Amino acid sequence: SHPQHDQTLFEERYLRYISPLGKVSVKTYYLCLFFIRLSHGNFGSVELCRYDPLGDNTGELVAVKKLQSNKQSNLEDFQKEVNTLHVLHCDYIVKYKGVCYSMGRLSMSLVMEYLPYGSLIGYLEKNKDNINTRRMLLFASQICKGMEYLQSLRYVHRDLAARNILVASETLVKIADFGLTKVIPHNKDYYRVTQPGESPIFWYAPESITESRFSQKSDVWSFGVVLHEIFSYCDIKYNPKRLYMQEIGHNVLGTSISVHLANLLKGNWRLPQPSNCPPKVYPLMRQCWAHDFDERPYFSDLGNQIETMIQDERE
Ligand SMILES: CCc1cc(O)ccc1-c1ccc2c(C(=O)Nc3ccc(C)nc3)n[nH]c2c1
Repeated sequence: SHPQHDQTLFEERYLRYISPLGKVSVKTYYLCLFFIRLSHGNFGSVELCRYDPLGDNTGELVAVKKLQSNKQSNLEDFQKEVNTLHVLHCDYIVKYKGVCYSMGRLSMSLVMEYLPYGSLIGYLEKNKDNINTRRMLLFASQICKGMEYLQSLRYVHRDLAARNILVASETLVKIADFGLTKVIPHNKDYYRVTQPGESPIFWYAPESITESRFSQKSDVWSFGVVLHEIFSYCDIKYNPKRLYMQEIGHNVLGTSISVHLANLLKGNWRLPQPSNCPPKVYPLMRQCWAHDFDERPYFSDLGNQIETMIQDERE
């Protein structure tokens, strides 16, 4: 019989460029190409394309990230990201569709499911007037489920932030951007990062800032920051980086920001309760921000607490 046609290979000649999209995590390019500090979300360059083998515009829309570089290390990192994505099958994680190898030029592209509403940041800001607490709690519970799934595969995301949550519909969000995802070795319950590179320290747990130690519990800390972003409607005025820098003071010279941040967290300062945050939600954030990672809840606990809050909202 025919070998199963590899569904994950997209032919470049049928991949029709439509427009630029949000931006994919620059970190997935491991900063080798160029620094792009973009508006919201630090995505690199993602394009909206239509895969249209029949040439009649009936093909599906896809999100494509080009990796233009023949640097061996980049190709390895790209392959690592593809291998990470290939095994992920969950309703709350952006679906991997495949790769496209452009003949001749040593360029490869990653083909992902296209989510029409973009990142949570743009979506919440734009729709803040008609998004109620229940919908925000629904999004939070979906992120919890996606993270529970990732953890069941011993993955640590390491870049959980509202900019990396994509909106599939008015009632569905998905976790995206697996450029920093690592698998925890079986004999340990954390991953220690070696390569430097740019870090989203304002979403990092204390042990990640000071010891580069990442675990399921450090992702829980970041989830607490995502909750803060959601219940601040991702308003740029209450962006975690801005709130921390206001507290640290902008004129800190010499010692690195991460030292000041680590001391602030050690001294038990935490992001303040967002203005119209429901009274039960802020304690949830504080649970995620326990300095001792053993005291932080698991995503399954968080998911249950959030489901209960959704029920209470319904009554
Ligand atoms: C292919 C890069 C990638 C790599 C990875 O590892 C995980 C996810 C993605 C990714 C990144 C962005 C998107 C998008 C989008 O940006 N959609 C949109 C829609 C509307 C607007 C306004 N902006 C934006 N859709 N699917 C996407 C998948």
